[in-house]
Amino acid sequence: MGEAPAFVADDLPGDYPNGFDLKSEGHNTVVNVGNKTYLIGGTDHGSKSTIEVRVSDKRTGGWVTPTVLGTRPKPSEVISAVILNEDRIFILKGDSSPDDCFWFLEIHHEQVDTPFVQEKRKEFGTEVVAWSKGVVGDAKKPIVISGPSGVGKGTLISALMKEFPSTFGFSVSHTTRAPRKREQNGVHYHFTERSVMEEEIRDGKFLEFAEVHGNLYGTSIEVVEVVADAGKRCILDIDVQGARSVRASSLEAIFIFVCPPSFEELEKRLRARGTETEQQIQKRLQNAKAELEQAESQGLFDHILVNDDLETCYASLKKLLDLDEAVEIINESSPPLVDLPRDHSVSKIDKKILISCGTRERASKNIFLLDLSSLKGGAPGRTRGLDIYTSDSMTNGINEGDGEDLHEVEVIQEYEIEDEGPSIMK
Ligand SMILES: Nc1nc2c(ncn2[C@@H]2O[C@H](COP(=O)(O)OP(=O)(O)O)[C@@H](O)[C@H]2O)c(=O)[nH]1
Ligand SMILES: Nc1ncnc2c1ncn2[C@@H]1O[C@H](COP(=O)(O)OP(=O)(O)O)[C@@H](O)[C@H]1O
Repeated sequence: MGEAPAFVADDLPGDYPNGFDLKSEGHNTVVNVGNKTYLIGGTDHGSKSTIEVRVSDKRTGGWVTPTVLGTRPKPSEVISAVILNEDRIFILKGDSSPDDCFWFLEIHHEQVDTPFVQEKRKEFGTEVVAWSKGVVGDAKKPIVISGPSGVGKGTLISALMKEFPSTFGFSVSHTTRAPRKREQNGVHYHFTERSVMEEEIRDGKFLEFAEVHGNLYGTSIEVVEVVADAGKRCILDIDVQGARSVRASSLEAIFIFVCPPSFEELEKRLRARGTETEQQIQKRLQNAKAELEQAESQGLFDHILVNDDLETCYASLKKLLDLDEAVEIINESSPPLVDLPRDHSVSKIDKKILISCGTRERASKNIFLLDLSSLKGGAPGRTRGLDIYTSDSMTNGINEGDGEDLHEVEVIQEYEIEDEGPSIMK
């Protein structure tokens, strides 16, 4: 499908500053997509802490407040919007911190929905939009570790985290089970009321969840994203049902199943740990049989590790993660960040966005080029894979060999200079 005609308009004529008969405090931007108009920004719903979204269908008129999912951006004095295709609007917030200036709003359109918006629209039966924060650079592939209770998953994960604290981060799951003696809330699990967790699942906040040994367990999207935001590789300790759900999700991960050397040894370890009642042990052993059978399902796990001797198993784990010879290297270099000023203008060509800083009258030499051609993920998590080139990096030849980008920058600059009024992007 071709690119949707798009415009960015900050100052349309009308009764209110947004150009419509719609009261909305604060700065907002209006975007037309097909038959719909989106008003993004402003706050008139009592909530001063997040950006509001309102939708109007030109065929029926009137404004509706859609169901808004995902992490929402904080309001900003300056908001620009660019339509990427008919299911996604790119939002730039001026005067925001470098990790908070790029956002994506996934919307519903007759022909195109992102899978998440489509699923939630069916579930809620209303207009649905979903936010995701744009992040420069990619995340490292998470590692999913499954295996029966008592096989040694926790022991192996602790060893990995201890030896490589800057490389790995643990995905702290939510659970409705009661904490064990030495377990801390927020460290081992987020211990949660069932009703609260069920509501959050309905709101689309979980990457996966499952009923395990009579309790509800789940991985929240935010928990995995926060580990990746810190530049770490996320480790998930989840059951086989959870692994299956993650496999079916858009999250690309490595899947490892840990097996006991024998069923008797598994029972011995579970009893020796001394954290469960006899009844709970019986339930876990019963479930272990099913998990061991399911582990052999075609295409579910990438690696199966037998945890007989702990040291040998740990060495094999490190080997398959390419860590066997490794001394932890702390990578201090991070991608360039943008301090997007209040005054800026935005243009789009194909999948590249050019941001020129300064006003039209007083353009500064500061230019950023954002390449959106390798986006990954999306609402309700992060949209990763933004590539950023600053005017410094372009003139210093950091992107040497990337002549195509530089050529396009020149074209966009001409376009920007010639253009007056609301920028019309094709
Ligand atoms: N699907 C899913 N399973 C989880 C999650 N967190 C933990 N589990 C699994 O739940 C099961 C029970 O975990 P836990 O109560 O800590 O007992 P343990 O495995 O015997 O230490 C294990 O198989 C875990 O891998 C989660 O977020 N999602
Ligand atoms: N290879 C091993 N040999 C003997 N005991 C082990 C081994 N690996 C783990 N254990 C012990 O087995 C028990 C269960 O391990 P744990 O890591 O809690 O399992 P899980 O997280 O899979 O439920 C713990 O007491 C742990 O010290």
